[in-house]
Amino acid sequence: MRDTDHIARRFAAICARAGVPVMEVYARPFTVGQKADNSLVTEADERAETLILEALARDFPGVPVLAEESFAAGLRPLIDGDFLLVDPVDGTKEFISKNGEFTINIALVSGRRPVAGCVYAPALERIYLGDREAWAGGLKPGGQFDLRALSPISTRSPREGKKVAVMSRSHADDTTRAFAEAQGVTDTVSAGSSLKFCLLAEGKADIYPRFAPTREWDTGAGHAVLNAAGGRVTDPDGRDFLYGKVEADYLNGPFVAWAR
Ligand SMILES: Nc1ncnc2c1ncn2[C@@H]1O[C@H](COP(=O)(O)O)[C@@H](OP(=O)(O)O)[C@H]1O
Ligand SMILES: [Mg+2]
Repeated sequence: MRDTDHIARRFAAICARAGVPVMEVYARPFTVGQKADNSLVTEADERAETLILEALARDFPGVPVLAEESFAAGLRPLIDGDFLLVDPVDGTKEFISKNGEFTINIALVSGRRPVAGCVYAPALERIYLGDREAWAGGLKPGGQFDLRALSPISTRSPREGKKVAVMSRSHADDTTRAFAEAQGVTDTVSAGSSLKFCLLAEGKADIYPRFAPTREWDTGAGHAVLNAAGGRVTDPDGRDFLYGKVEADYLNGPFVAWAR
């Protein structure tokens, strides 16, 4: 697991397959459930997670997996080194409101840092991946993953006097807005789910401050894509943003994603 070359491509092939049950549920009436922490869940989250876990067990035998719905069901993997993060549907609110901005996320954490990740938006038919390099492009749910259909992506340098922040559609609060203002942000764009990291990774925005809570599976894949594209993620004081926070039940603190 040391060599992170091509791991994101294997995640991408799995994400493309997981897009099939997700879009099957998206296209028809579905019921919305509420989990113990009040967050929402649909049949799509559960079916996609089952498919992803089976595929990861085949491709990465023996590597522990921290996955959103299994965690909600009380399953806690024994983490002692490298591990995988799975969010089968990030942006469940976006899924329910049918704006298409939800993603399937898989990441590998090594040395407490995300070293490979894939973010797939099946409704937008767009995929992002990153390990040593970052790539993005079109991919239909169930389609054959082919890197030749993708393009390399990289972050941009902030332009003088024009800094664009990405804000959560459903979780932008006063603290986040004040931080953005202090950073000289002049414009904001919103996006659901881990697509916020991807907007930075493909050079469409400069900063993504996030003070509202997330868990590690929400951020690992997008963080890996952003790192590979030339960006980074820190806490608001500029310190490292690390994974494997067992004692915090994998809850992330506030963070800032930077394009450069
Ligand atoms: N109180 C809370 N604790 C932990 N994570 C939370 C949370 N409220 C929202 N989130 C996370 O924020 C994500 C949505 O972020 P955004 O609104 O920026 O798209 C959700 O992803 P899921 O949709 O996978 O549940 C959820 O995991
Ligand atoms: Mg989720």
